[in-house]
Amino acid sequence: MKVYLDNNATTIVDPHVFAEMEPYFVQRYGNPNSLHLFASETHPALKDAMEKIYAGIHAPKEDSVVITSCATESNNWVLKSIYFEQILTGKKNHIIISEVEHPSVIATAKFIESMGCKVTYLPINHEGIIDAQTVRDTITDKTALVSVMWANNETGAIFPVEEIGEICAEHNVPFHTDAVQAIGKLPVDVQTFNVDYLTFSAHKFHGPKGVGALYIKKGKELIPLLHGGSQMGGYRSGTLNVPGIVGMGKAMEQAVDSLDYEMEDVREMRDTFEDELLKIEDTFVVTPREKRTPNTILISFRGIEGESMLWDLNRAGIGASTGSACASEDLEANSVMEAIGAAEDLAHTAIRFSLSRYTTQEELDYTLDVVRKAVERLRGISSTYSYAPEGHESGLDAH
Ligand SMILES: Cc1ncc(COP(=O)(O)O)c(CN[C@@H](CS)C(=O)O)c1O
Repeated sequence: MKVYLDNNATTIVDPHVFAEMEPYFVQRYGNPNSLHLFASETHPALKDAMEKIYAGIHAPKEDSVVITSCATESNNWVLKSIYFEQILTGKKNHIIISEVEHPSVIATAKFIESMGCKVTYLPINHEGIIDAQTVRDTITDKTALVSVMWANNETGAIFPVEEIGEICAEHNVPFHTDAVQAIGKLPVDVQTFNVDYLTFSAHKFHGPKGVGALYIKKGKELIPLLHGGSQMGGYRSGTLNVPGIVGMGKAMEQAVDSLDYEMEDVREMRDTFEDELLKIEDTFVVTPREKRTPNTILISFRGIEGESMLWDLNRAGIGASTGSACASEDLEANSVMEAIGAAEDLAHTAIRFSLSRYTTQEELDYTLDVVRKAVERLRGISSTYSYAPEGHESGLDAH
């Protein structure tokens, strides 16, 4: 049996999405910017897809949604544009991000930090969540940008973007949120709170890899990251990825249509699965489930290296992760577990299960059986593990 439980890393392309994309690979394959019928026959689909994408985040027509290659590009673009326009010119000298942003934000922040920008890395609290007050405490009249993700990819923790948006508006500081883990899991409406830039990526909500986007509020224009053929109104050069945009549009439409299922049925499956996992001795989940996206569990099995657990899961045909896919190669502790101050023997034991609307109860039942056997096997061969009752020095409440 093969079970895919790593949907925060990437998702299967929805069959309806693939069907909508296929003609733009093999029939209507023209370059939209050419001046002939092979180009013009792609335009209706592009227009329709953009309308679906705008509708999916409730973006008004006067605002911009620029197609990029991925969320990593979108995140780089925001921070580097702000750097060129605000920091390099000396108008401002500071940006604020959270310490658990995706590497595409953190690494870019560190890059511009090396170029002279001051960066505040907001800490997360014991529940793995950003306290909006920390934004208010650190924002100044020299702050050029606040960038805080909507939901964390490792824990699923939902951050207070509405409150942070208000603080940014009070101080007239642009606010960017990386909404990659929110689209398709939470209602996203850029008109219900103050947000100037919003990042998303199609392959996180059953669209194709290689296509992302950046929402840009009118009046908050950025300088281009990529110059060239002046596509996207000069905002982002490069031949349009027609099948990718068509796919993202259909995926966005499907994500909105499936949101109730995601927030109710997927959540219920996740909660039941998590309840069963927490019946295993010495297991810990950081963020309370009501403060998480409906599909994510980051659970620690004390005394078991995350990679060892992944190996047992993989042998049984189950795909999960120890945290974000980007960090999977190194044997470092889970960054979020470290950030909340989890003891060493916990920080290396986290496993991320992330469900989707395609996950079945049968798959979760099978996974639970495999996890129970893996825990017994791995703790049985451990030379250090011994069960710690309530109040273990990890500081997390044992279950
Ligand atoms: C919050 C957030 N922001 C940006 C990205 C990058 O998306 P791309 O379209 O692949 O560039 C991701 C992708 N997170 C994957 C791969 S590292 C994970 O396993 O958690 C993300 O979760």
